[in-house]
Parts: sequence; C-alpha cells; structure tokens
Amino acid sequence: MPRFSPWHALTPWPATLDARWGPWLASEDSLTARLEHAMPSPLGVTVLNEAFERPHPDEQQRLGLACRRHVRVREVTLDCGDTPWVYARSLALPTARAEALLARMGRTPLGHWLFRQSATHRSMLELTTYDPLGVGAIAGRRSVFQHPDITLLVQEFFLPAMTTACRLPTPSR
Ligand SMILES: C=C(O[C@@H]1C=C(C(=O)O)C=C[C@H]1O)C(=O)O
Repeated sequence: MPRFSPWHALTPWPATLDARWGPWLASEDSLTARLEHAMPSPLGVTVLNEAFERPHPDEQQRLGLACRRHVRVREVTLDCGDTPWVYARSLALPTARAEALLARMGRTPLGHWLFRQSATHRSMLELTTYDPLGVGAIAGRRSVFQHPDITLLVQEFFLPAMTTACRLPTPSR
C-alpha cells in the first residue's frame, strides 16, 4: 500500500469527508462487529502479511519509539465474502505476550479479542484521506490499543467496494 497523507484529529471533522462517514470513522466500538452487521455475506479475514519489520516513520512516531526498531506487523483485509472491504495494518510492540497473542489470532479478527478485554484502553482516533492509485480517495483511521498483553497501533482503510456497497460518498482529497 502506498503511503498516505498526514493524520488529523477527529475534530474538527475534515472537509474531505461527508458526515455519513461518521459512524464508520468516529465510533469506538468494534469495527469488525460493525462490518459483520453491515455485510450481506459473512465477514472473512485474509492475512496478507505477518512479519517482524521496521515501522514507517509516522508509525514509529505514533508508537512513541525513539528508533525504528522492529515491531510485529499484521496486515489483513476484512472481506465481505470474497471482496475486501477494509485493509488493516496493525503494529504491535514486540513482547513475548504480544507475539503469543498474534500467533494464535490467524484468521480470527483481532476485534473479537480486543473488545472482550476489560483492561483495554484506546487512544483518540485520527483520520486520513488519500488517493493511493489516483482513481479516487479512500478514508483511513488509526488508534492505539493499550492492554497489559499488547500495545497495538491499528490502522484501518475503507476500500472502494465498501464505499459503494454501503452507499457512502467517495471522500475527496
Ligand atoms: C480493531 C478491530 O479489529 C479489526 C481486526 C483486525 C485484524 O484482525 O487484524 C484489524 C483491524 C480491525 O479492523 C476492531 O474490530 O475494531
């Protein structure tokens, strides 16, 4: 995925995004659960990448890392049947507990685990809109989940198939 434009706080709401995006971008409940509710077919998880990699500079900064040391990266799409609706890139600080947790996650959405944990704290959400292929902008959001077992930066990008299926207006740049 090409790099995106800068991240912005949720407020003030960006002029590039119609207010109908609000429930998808600003809600703090589980996106997985929200998608499962909206999808006409069962939600699936396609694991694209699970690796030990250096974060991108903006990710390093958001995780508060002083240097670009390796972190655990998980990239998935959340699919409606065979069609990817959301691309998610999540980065965990590499601890034994985080490794163990992500190793057993596989095709289970992280949201199913995260939102069952009472000890989880979620940071403020941030938004971005960008046009990765020059064919129309997409919206993204990110936040950091803090749990005794894992510190996780979750970045979610809403793909055109979902925009169309949910009758949402295409973001502008
Ligand atoms: C954070 C959540 O989990 C979702 C599941 C993910 C995964 O399995 O890798 C990644 C990002 C999220 O969209 C959520 O449901 O809100």
